[in-house]
Amino acid sequence: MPVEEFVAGWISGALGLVLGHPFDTVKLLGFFKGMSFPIASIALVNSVLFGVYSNSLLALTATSHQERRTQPPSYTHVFIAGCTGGFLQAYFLAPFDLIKVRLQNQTEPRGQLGGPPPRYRGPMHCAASIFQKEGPRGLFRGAWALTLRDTPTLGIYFVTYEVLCRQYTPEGQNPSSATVLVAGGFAGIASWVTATPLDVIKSRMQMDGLKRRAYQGVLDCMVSSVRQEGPGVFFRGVTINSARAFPVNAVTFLSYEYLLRWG
Ligand SMILES: C[N+](C)(C)CCCC[C@H](N)C(=O)O
Repeated sequence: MPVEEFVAGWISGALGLVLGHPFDTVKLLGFFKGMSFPIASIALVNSVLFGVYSNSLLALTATSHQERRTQPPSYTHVFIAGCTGGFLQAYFLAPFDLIKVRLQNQTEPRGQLGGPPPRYRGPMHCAASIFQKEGPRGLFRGAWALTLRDTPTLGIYFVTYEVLCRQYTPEGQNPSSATVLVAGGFAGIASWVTATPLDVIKSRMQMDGLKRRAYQGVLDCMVSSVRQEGPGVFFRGVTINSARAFPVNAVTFLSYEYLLRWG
C-alpha cells in the first residue's frame, strides 16, 4: 500500500491547523488555548483522511497519485473515496475532538485562588477523567454525529477540490500553486458549510451528560435544538467555520500536493 499519501497528509494537516487554530478558538474564550495537542492529533487524522482517500481511489481506478493528472478519475469515484476517507478518519478524530470540545468549553479561569479547580487540567487529564467517569466508550461520545457530519462532507471536500483544479488547469498538467490554494480554500468552505448543521449537533452531544443527560440521541438532539432555538441553530458558527476553512485547507492542499510532487 502506498504510504507517501499518509505522510503528506500528516504534515499538511499539521501546517493547516497552525493557521486555523485561532479561528477555531475565537468562537470561545482563550485564543491559543491548547495548541500542541490539536497539532499532534490533526496530523494523525489528516494522514488517515488523505491516505485512505488516495488508496481508495487507487482501488477504484487503478491509478496512483502521479497518474491521476493524465487519467483523471470520475467525480463519482472521487466522491466515494472522499466519503471512505471521511468515514474512517471520524473514528480517529472522535476522542481528540471530544477532548478539544470539552477543554474549549471550559472557560473558568485556571487555578484562581479560592475559586473551584477546573474540571480538566489539560488534554491528558481530560482523557483520563473521561475514561474513569464514563468508561472507554465515553471517549467516543458524539462519534456517531461526527461520522454523519464527516462522511458525506469529505466527499464534497475532494469533489470541490478536483472540480476547481480541473477547471483552471490545462489538460494533463499539474495545477499551479494559486489554483491549489484557491481550490483547497473553497473545498474547505464547501465542506464546512455543509457540515455545520451536524457540527452543532455533534458538539452538543459531546457536552451532554456532564451535568445531566439532556438528549436521547442524534435525532432527539436535532429536534429539541430546533424546537428551542429555531432552524437557525443549524447555521451557528457557519461564518467563523468558513473563515477558518479557507486558509486551513488552502495550506493543507498546497503542502499535500507539493510533498507528493517532491516525494
Ligand atoms: C468535514 N469537515 C468539514 C467537518 C472537516 C473538513 C476537514 C478539513 C480540515 N482538516 C479542517 O479542519 O478544515
